[in-house]
Amino acid sequence: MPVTHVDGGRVTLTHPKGSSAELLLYGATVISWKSGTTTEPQPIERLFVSSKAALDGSKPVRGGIPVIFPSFGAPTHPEHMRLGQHGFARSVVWTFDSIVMDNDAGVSVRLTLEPTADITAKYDKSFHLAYVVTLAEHQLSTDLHVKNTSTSTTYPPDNLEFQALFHNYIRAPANDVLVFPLQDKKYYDKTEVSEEARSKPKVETRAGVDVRQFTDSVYEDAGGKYEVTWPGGGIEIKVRELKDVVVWNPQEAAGSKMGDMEDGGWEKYVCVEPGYVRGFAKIEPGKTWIGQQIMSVIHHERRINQL
Ligand SMILES: O=P(O)(O)OC[C@H]1O[C@@H](O)[C@H](O)[C@@H](O)[C@@H]1O
Repeated sequence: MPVTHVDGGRVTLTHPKGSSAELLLYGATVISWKSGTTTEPQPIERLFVSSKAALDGSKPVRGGIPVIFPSFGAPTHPEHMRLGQHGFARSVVWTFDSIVMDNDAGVSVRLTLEPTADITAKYDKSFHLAYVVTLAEHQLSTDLHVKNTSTSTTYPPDNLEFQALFHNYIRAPANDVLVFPLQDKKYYDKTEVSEEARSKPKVETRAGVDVRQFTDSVYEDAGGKYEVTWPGGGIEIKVRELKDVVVWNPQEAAGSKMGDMEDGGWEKYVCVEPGYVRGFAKIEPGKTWIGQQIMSVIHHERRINQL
């Protein structure tokens, strides 16, 4: 069975060519993606999940691919003020909807989320989310469909204004990682201590961005195609409608203070998180927005001049 929906709230995708993925209904969080490459076909884990992560639905998963909606970081939009850090989508149970595709091209499932009483108590907008996760031989795609289900005909329209992001914890030797191509992009440095410094844009000077120091950078209008490389491997990420990208690694400075981070965990991953997080995406009643990422295993280490 290429798609297995386990009663314990887990969905497993298995591709005929050997790759696999596993997700929790809790937070629609992908917690495993195993894939080989054309030259090394043995599937290996591509995502990092802390050994101290809670996988029982008691708190967001420290690792994998949490889905961030409708706000990123501490809320800033007036409609999001009762929400916690990174919104609610990563910490509620989604519904298994359907198997979208099940063949050699891809194995794909769809989860959905609609307002519940708990959500509405903190966030009273009308919405419908669908999350489609598709596994191919060397690829994992995630698509978030956000629909504004408001039937209001008032003017001004009852728009849905939100942020969305895929919080990818990419398994990698963090101290050897470089992220391309972010040179000359504007970014906001969340490691700065003052609000004034955090809200003042910087310009990236590095050809390849490393995370050897505590890094928490929000690149605005970042280009939509990224490579995360390290000696011997890498992941390419292509996106649609996700104009920004966050590069985050806490290193020991911040990582050792996280209760659910395993000791030294920050050396095993880099978060490269495509999202719409500077400003707000806006959709009118009845309309749908789709944010997508396609992550592919790079067969050989590549560098910016080969992009
Ligand atoms: O601890 P959380 O809520 O999962 O967030 C982890 C990190 O997520 C990143 O996306 C943010 O830019 C960081 O500021 C934050 O620390």
